[in-house]
Amino acid sequence: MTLRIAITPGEPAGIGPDLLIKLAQKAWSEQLVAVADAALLTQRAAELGLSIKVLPFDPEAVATPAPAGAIYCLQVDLGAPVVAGQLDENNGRYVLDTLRIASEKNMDNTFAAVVTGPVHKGIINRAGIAFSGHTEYFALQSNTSHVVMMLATEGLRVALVTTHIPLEYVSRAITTERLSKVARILHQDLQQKFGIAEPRILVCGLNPHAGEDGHLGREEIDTIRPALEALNREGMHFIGPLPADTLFQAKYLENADAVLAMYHDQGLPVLKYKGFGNSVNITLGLPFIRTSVDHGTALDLAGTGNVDVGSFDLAIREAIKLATEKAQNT
Ligand SMILES: NC(=O)C1=CN([C@@H]2O[C@H](COP(=O)(O)OP(=O)(O)OC[C@H]3O[C@@H](n4cnc5c(N)ncnc54)[C@H](O)[C@@H]3O)[C@@H](O)[C@H]2O)C=CC1
Ligand SMILES: NCC(=O)COP(=O)(O)O
Repeated sequence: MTLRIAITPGEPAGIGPDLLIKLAQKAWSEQLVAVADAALLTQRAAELGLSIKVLPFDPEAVATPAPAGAIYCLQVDLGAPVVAGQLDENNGRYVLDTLRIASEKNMDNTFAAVVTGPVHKGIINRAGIAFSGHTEYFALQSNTSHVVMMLATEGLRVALVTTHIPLEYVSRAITTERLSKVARILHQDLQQKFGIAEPRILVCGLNPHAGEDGHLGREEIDTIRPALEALNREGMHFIGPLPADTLFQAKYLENADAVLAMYHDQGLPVLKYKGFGNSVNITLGLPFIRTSVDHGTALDLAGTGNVDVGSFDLAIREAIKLATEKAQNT
């Protein structure tokens, strides 16, 4: 059976459309459907000197992969004409519409997964719409109280306890409840989605040197250690809290399936240093499969053709893999 995969190219002035057009130059085994404005795709393809045939998506038709050089499109109208590299708040609503439609059509099973291109969080907020990221948006859309952001590259998976919040709120956000829920989702998805029978998960402390016995902060003693001990009493295998500055070395990572970091810039710079352009962002705990790129909108490169498709390619392949396994198990 051919799977249908929704693709949201993200910010129209960014590199998302370019990457999708480049990736559509080859044939895919599944039906990729851009949830986007068709005119944007043809315009950007012309700017890149590439040809793209945009085929209207018909949910009633038998799912068929597009040939090389073509892509199916579920039409969403832009709010304003697009100039590559130039943000326009009049397209903030358009970006959100593509995400809303993609999530609705994943929840009603029209699609087997969604792969998202990069959005610009700032311009969506400037358009008057509060938005902190796809992860939080899809959680809200699907009425899911807790989801987990995990990025993966060859040899390293990093999941986050907190995502897109200002650093000054991080400590208060790390409660026993949140940490336990995030840890359980991570543990469960490593088992169910990644086939790891008994996941070993390294957990970062929050403070320098994991608090140095309370002399450099008490979150490890008051919250993190008790939460991990309770989970381990149930038979899970969380190791920590460990000092984040020394945790990321081969002798620890070789025996671990994932690292759980307390906040965005504690874990992701390490992951991206190891595998930028070759990593995938996967949202765990959602009722549907969602993968994404490891990079942002790269406005400086939009329309130039000088872009690395590696992460978008990987995100699509990972979504297909997860969706195939899900279809086989249901
Ligand atoms: N999945 C998503 O929606 C993400 C969105 N963002 C958003 O992107 C915007 C810009 O963020 P930045 O921190 O500037 O990160 P960025 O990833 O857009 O750019 C950082 C640097 O990497 C380069 N770069 C990024 N992707 C590339 C690619 N595929 N090929 C070649 N070079 C590439 C850029 O040219 C730039 O020099 C922000 O609004 C941020 O919120 C950032 C990360 C993920
Ligand atoms: N650094 C990851 C990022 O900003 C992407 O987040 P999301 O939009 O996938 O929630």
